[in-house]
Amino acid sequence: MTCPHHPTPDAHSAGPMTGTGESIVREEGAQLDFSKDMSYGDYLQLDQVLSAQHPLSPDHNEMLFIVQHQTSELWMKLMLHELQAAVRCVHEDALPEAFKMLARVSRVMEQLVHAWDVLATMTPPEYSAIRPYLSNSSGFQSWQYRQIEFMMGNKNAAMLRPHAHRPDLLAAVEAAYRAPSLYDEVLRLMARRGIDVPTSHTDRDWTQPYAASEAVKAAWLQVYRDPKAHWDLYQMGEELVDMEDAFRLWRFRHVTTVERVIGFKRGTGGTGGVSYLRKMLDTVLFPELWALRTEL
Ligand code: HEM
Ligand SMILES: N[C@@H](CC(=O)c1ccccc1NC=O)C(=O)O
Repeated sequence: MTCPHHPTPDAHSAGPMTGTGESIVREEGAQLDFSKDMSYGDYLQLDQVLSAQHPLSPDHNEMLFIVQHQTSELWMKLMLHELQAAVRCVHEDALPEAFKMLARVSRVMEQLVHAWDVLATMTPPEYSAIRPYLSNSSGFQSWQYRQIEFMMGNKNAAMLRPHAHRPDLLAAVEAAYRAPSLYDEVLRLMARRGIDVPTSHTDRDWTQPYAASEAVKAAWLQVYRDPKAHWDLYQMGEELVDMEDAFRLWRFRHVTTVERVIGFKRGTGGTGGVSYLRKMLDTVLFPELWALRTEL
């Protein structure tokens, strides 16, 4: 292994392992023979996971870029798993279970917010060495990300198009597009509880982007003005705000990292780049939950 920045290798040798390592392992009784037992790597299918990093460029920093995206996709997989279950729980009026899952989604989102610190160690010249190899690929085409956006209510039919060439993926993204979002399900639950939510918001064409409503704000105000009477709905409101808060931070770190790394270049996905991502910062997922705060 040579240092990528100093191609001449340093002559150095590592001595044999000494000390108490051997005896500690023996005394502790750690299992050492996995010829017949399932091991850590077997259980986690690490052969598959760890053989999926294939840099296309000769550049040292591409491994960071790949690992950053692959780990993000794994966390998104968990978010989707939790969100889908949470939507089912809300649908079945099982709120404590949903809270547990939504709290986890927020923590994962926070994890992804902090993950930007790692990627931000990549400088513009470092990224420029990789970028030509990315061709027209872009995070814009992340089907898991798009499902998360749709489940959060940010519906947009145009975002289905990048998946048209993969019917299996299109079906998954389209299912999220056609289904009620988490927020839609929460509003339906509020209506079932006797809170006055208009039918325009409990029974509608779910493919349409969510439209903020004064009547829905009034419904949430009922909850927030008397939390004790509607404790679990109140808690749900705050779980949703927590999630959106973390999502906003993620969007902000993304656009800031992008500006820092590529400036105002167009994106490989075909958008204006930073200008597009800045527009996305205006997204409000649960508008009434933010609007009501002015009135409390
Ligand atoms: C140096 C690193 C990065 C750069 C320069 C970058 C750049 C961009 C740009 C310019 C876009 C707009 C679409 C386009 O035209 O390409 C975009 C979208 C996107 N990127 Fe990144 N990105 C980076 C890292 C990441 C990472 C680590 C993730 C995590 C998975 C990510 C996920 C996404 C997603 C999901 C979109 C779509 C956003 C939306 O439609 O609202 N990006 N990125
Ligand atoms: N859109 C980025 C490319 C990019 O970031 C990217 C490319 C392939 C796989 C993931 C990516 N990350 C997020 O957009 C760019 O314009 O440089």
